[in-house]
Amino acid sequence: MIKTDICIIGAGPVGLFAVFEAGLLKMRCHLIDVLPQVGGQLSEIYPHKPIYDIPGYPTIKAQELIDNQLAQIKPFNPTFTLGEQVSALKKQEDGSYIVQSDEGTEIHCQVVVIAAGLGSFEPRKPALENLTNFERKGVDYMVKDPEKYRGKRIVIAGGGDSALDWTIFLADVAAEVTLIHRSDSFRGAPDSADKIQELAQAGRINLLLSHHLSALAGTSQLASVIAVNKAQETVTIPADYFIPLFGLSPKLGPIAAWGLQIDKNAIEVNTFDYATNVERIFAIGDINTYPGKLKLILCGYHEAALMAQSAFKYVYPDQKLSFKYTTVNGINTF
Ligand SMILES: Cc1cc2nc3c(=O)[nH]c(=O)nc-3n(C[C@H](O)[C@H](O)[C@H](O)COP(=O)(O)OP(=O)(O)OC[C@H]3O[C@@H](n4cnc5c(N)ncnc54)[C@H](O)[C@@H]3O)c2cc1C
Repeated sequence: MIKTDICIIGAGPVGLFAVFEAGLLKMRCHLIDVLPQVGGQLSEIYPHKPIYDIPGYPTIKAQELIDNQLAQIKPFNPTFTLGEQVSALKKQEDGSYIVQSDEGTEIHCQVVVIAAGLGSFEPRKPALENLTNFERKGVDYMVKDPEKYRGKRIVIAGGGDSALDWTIFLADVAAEVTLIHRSDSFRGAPDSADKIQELAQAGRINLLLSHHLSALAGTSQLASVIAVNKAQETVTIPADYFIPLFGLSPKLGPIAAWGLQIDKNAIEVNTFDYATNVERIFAIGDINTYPGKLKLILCGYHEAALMAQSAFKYVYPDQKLSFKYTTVNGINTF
């Protein structure tokens, strides 16, 4: 079991900044995120978009902000569980919590901070009749570890950035990569679309444009993906793995069942320290709601700072907290 002071659910910008604010007060943090990488919406939805409303940066690209935040929290040595969804919270007799993931990871902590943004990102699935039969038997909705596909036959479906980026990446890893897209043009970055065409011309990937997914075949394990072109001709592609990358849609997910006061898919908190109605559980960032709430990164940073001051009493019940600036309470001393 992982032991920490604060378990932060969600490694988006607000969860990451909470590590900094907690670290200044000598509280250790473990972050858990259902996505395979940190950065929340910034890394998943708009990594290349410039952001203009972060104080001190006239402009900064979303992924660069996340990279800077990771550098900023490095002195506090946070630990991470990525690619796992928090499914349950178990209250212990002493008031502490065990946070459980869908993969069986358990994290013991004094305080739970929900920084879960829009909720869990869940994959948009193609409408294929027997799709669920092959989940964990050849169908993956996101690439967690590219090494899994080394030397395998992969079929990717989609036309956005994820589908293009992973096709390009896996062309060097997998034995065969086929990209199926229903249209004849891509939604992803033009650079990536050009690279896909180059790989196809060089015979390094199979590119099936204007093809619709039709069916999956196999017995206990996926064996092939079947697609149909505009002329209704069928193509059968032998495959070890099928990875439909049609984007992710946010859902509140298991959080809805934790006894928290919820208003329109957001967790109600007070504006003193962003505590929820359940003791030792705080909610910060896009996931919370209160009068006047703005879903902005900098508002989440503010909430993280106030949350940490209140979380201190649960981690160090015998100590009195006195507020200090970072120059006094310098991070180099941690
Ligand atoms: C296109 C776009 C542009 C934007 N531009 C700006 C801008 O210019 N300036 C600005 O201030 N804001 C902008 N925003 C809003 C900004 O992205 C959000 O305010 C910010 O991402 C909130 O950060 P967060 O850490 O609270 O949540 P998120 O970034 O949503 O991160 C939450 C994380 O929690 C994880 N999670 C959720 N549930 C679970 C669970 N049960 N188990 C494990 N993990 C879980 C998710 O996978 C996710 O990674 C923009 C948003 C979008 C969509």
